[in-house]
Amino acid sequence: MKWLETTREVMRRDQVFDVVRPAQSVSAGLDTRHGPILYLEDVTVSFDGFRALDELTLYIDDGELRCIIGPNGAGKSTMMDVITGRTRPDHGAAWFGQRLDLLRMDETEIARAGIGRKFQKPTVFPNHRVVENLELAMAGPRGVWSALGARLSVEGRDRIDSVLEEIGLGEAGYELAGKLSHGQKQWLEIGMLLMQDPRVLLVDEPVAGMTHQEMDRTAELLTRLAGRHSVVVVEHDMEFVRSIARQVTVLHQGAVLAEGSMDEVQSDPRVVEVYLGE
Ligand SMILES: Nc1ncnc2c1ncn2[C@@H]1O[C@H](COP(=O)(O)OP(=O)(O)OP(=O)(O)O)[C@@H](O)[C@H]1O
Repeated sequence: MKWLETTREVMRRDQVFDVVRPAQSVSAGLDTRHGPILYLEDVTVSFDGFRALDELTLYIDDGELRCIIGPNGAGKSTMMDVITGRTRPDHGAAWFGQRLDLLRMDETEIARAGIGRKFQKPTVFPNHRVVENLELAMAGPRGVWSALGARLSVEGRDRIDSVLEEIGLGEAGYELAGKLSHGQKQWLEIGMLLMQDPRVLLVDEPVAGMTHQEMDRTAELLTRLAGRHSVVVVEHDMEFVRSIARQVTVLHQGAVLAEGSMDEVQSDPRVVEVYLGE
């Protein structure tokens, strides 16, 4: 019954050959009718036998602002690495909407499909003006070097103007990015992500090193962006998390320890023990 075994092998969803897999098309659109825009199910990532993510199951709703907290080494960055295609899990599932299987997409495809990530350290082009940074971001990774010489369309200009306003850098458009304050650089980088009009923004420790005033403005910005985008913020600063959080997920040892409002998770004895009580 060799043919039967072969047929069974071919029919397994996780082992289907590329040629018989239905093509993944972003143009098919994101299906978020059931609520979530991101689905992580039983995701496990091991490094030399150590489980950085341990059967992690987590859902992010379309348009929500979610804060992810947890002690060092809880798996927060690894979770973002899985979502953005930097790290492949040992097993589990990761879906963008109901139709796009993130585990079958590479980093560029995932970014193009609408998942943008801001790393902790700003990576703007310091020798270019703020508007040029936004222009480069609009061109995407492929057209970066040809973009600067090209003439911008009216829509392109409007888009840059609206993003400049959105990130509060309307007055600083012609400054060199390298001259901006730390907070302004972070907002510019968020603006660069916005130029790609992502559906999901993953933001890693946005307020590290910011002044209180900059933190307040960042809180306003991220809160404003939610709704139009789904925003996932990883942050250690509890005061900041409290100022923006509606729903908080606490990760611990690669899995969800608690989830709920800030008040709920802060009064959860397990969360106090492993994280807040530190
Ligand atoms: N490439 C790697 N090789 C080996 N171990 C890794 C690798 N990446 C992460 N780890 C380990 O996996 C665990 C989870 O790391 P991760 O960076 O995801 O945690 P985190 O919650 O983001 O921590 P932090 O708050 O310190 O940024 C840690 O113990 C880390 O040392």
